Amino acid sequence: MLKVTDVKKAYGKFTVLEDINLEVADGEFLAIMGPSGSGKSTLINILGLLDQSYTGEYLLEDKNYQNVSDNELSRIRGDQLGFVFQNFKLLTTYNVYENIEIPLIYSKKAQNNKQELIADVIDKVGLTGKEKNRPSELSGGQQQRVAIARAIVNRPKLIIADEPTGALDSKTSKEIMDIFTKLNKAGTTVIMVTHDSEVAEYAMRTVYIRDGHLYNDEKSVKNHD
Ligand SMILES: Nc1ncnc2c1ncn2[C@@H]1O[C@H](COP(=O)(O)OP(=O)(O)OP(=O)(O)O)[C@@H](O)[C@H]1O
Repeated sequence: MLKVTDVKKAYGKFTVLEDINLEVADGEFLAIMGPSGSGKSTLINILGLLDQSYTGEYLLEDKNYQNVSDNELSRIRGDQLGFVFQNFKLLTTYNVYENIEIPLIYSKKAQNNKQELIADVIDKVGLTGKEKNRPSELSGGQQQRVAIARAIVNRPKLIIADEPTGALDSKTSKEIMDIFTKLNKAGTTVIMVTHDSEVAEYAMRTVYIRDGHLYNDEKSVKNHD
């Protein structure tokens, strides 16, 4: 799915990421853990084609997008990637159906069965009957379900989730992780940032970021200290 080779990212003299090497296979479920400020969001912004200003190489499905125009990048993000955030990022004046519809409006993929696609993802996340509700009328867990439905409606190959359970209680977190697990079992690659080791257990593999460096297991982080 993707390959990162010797990636380095700096803000002026401040190096945020260094010597980052990471390969994620199709169908993997990867968790990225690390303390606050260690560079996790910076890394997934690169993986999600939201940040092109780094050195080294990042290939998504064998393609390098570093010199691609912003318009083209938005199209690729919309068609190939699904994003889920800690604070849901739903449009408050839109109802559930309309929030989920947004990626389809911007997509160039043929959409003659839009209503069907939306009904299908609403069913997948367990929100049938809530189509007309606004986000403010939903619980945090239900809002995250809407965000997941929005992320998957274009059938992305890769879902990038930044602390998807960070704002949720442990029971609701479990329900949300069950949805990610199902999506992953159905073939979607998932990369998730989390602070919570219980949440990371849903992933097949966990990598750790500490001070801008990536480690494959906790032991090597400790040895580095
Ligand atoms: N635009 C920026 N300019 C300068 N420094 C930045 C910028 N964005 C992030 N940083 C710095 O880069 C480092 C890594 O930030 P990042 O957001 O990737 O961390 P994180 O691991 O995702 O943290 P958290 O878990 O708190 O979200 C931090 O020290 C942060 O202050």
